[in-house]
Amino acid sequence: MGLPIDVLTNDKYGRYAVANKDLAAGEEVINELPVVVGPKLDTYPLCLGCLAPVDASALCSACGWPVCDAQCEKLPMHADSECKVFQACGVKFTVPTEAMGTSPQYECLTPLRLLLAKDKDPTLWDNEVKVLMTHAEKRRQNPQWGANQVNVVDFLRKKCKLESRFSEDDIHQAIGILEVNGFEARAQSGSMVLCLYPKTSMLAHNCVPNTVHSIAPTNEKGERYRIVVRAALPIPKGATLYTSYAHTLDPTMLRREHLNLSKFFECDCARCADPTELGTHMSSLKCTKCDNGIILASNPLDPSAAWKCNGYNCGNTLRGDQVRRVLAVVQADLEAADQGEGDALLGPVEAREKLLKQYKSVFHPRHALVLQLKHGLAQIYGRVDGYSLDELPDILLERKMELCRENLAALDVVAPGMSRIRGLTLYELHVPMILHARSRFQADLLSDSQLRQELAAAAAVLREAADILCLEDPTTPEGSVGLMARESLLQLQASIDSLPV
Ligand SMILES: C[S@@+](CC[C@H](N)C(=O)[O-])C[C@H]1O[C@@H](n2cnc3c(N)ncnc32)[C@H](O)[C@@H]1O
Repeated sequence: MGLPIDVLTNDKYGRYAVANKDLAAGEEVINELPVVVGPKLDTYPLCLGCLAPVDASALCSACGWPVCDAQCEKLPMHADSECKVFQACGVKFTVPTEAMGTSPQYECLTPLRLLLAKDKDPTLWDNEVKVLMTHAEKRRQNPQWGANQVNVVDFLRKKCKLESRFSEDDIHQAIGILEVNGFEARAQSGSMVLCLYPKTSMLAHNCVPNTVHSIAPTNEKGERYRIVVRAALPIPKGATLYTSYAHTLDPTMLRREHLNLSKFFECDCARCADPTELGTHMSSLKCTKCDNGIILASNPLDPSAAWKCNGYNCGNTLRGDQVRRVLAVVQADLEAADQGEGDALLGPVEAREKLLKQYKSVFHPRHALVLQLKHGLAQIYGRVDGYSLDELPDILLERKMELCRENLAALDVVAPGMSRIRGLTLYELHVPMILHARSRFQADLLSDSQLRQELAAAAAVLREAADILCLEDPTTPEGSVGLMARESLLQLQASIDSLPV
């Protein structure tokens, strides 16, 4: 059966996909295997068979490049691809001096795999791959072009003796196709890897996408890295299908910067163009010079435009570069918190709560970076030492619910419908709702009917989480949360039914 999309072309997007029929929320739109899967450009060594991180102490017996073991060296992803090239030219792998340090030699791998895929399926290459955008002219102006020339083009043509097989342009084209169209996926090991899906690449970007996609490293059928794209919401026939190439929980300035640097276009979607980010305030700062003022970009589509306080008669302004610096400092704090590198005396909950207090005077409570912190906190309340679910007092159950609800209020706008992040946040929310209701019932603070009502509200949240997460492949972590959610829903419903009416 054909796909429910038509590919059109316009001046703004190039080629883009529209629905050729009405699509229901959750309905499948695209389902395809990757043309290529491989390491990202800047990666520490991964096994070339299964893409798990390795220390390069085990090497492929045929080519001398890193694998986990004799089993991985036989996997087709490696054995039928670069292994033969490295065997023929005799180029060996050089172990990076730093443990988990990045390896410039790895930069050639996925472009090489893509170039070799051309020989395996020339028709697919001609019809779907070589026509993908590369933004060669813009990329040529970047310093990265020079690094690509040395680490990939010269390495493959000279060291790997592929001069007669691939021209410089061929190799730069492969790099560009991967950069502009590649999708990141999480390997079984947790490492991020790069995949190319020509049909899915047709989806244009919007910072409020109407599709969702999931990639299972190995799905139930044993297929590797198959992508399934679905409608996140009901989409009428003729509407453009959008995915997001940026992080949902980044503010406009960071999303646009990322899109500009890595996808080479200036996003002007409704979310980017609105200083309040569609009323979510995910970019808004608090004014430090007046009581209730909020500082908003005067033109969010121009990173150098002034930011102005909206308080009556305040007049406080900031330059765009000052705002960018604040974001950089906070991004570094968040990264340190994620790596557990913050205040050594504080646990993960306390460290994040401390940062939230620190940012209170700087950011709107729904600023995207604040929401990133709140999203992380909502996950760890109930999961770390001293804060396991059965020891959370009512006040911390309320805190976990508040954090989830604040995130959901923004996600309902910027990642609406059946998005994975909404599904996971709803799942996170249902547990404290149940525990909080039961704890207050036991303390005689709720009547039978109030308990029933609150448990029914938790069941509604859990049902939505299950509906969303069960769309994920059951072999993925999110898919298995979906199955747990289904199971818990049955139990919760049974316990609601057993309550006196
Ligand atoms: C993955 S490709 C999409 C397919 C591409 N349009 C084609 O014709 O091959 C990504 C590129 O599409 C264009 N594009 C996608 N979404 C866009 C948007 N919202 N605004 C402007 N350009 C966009 C940009 O040139 C971007 O680098």
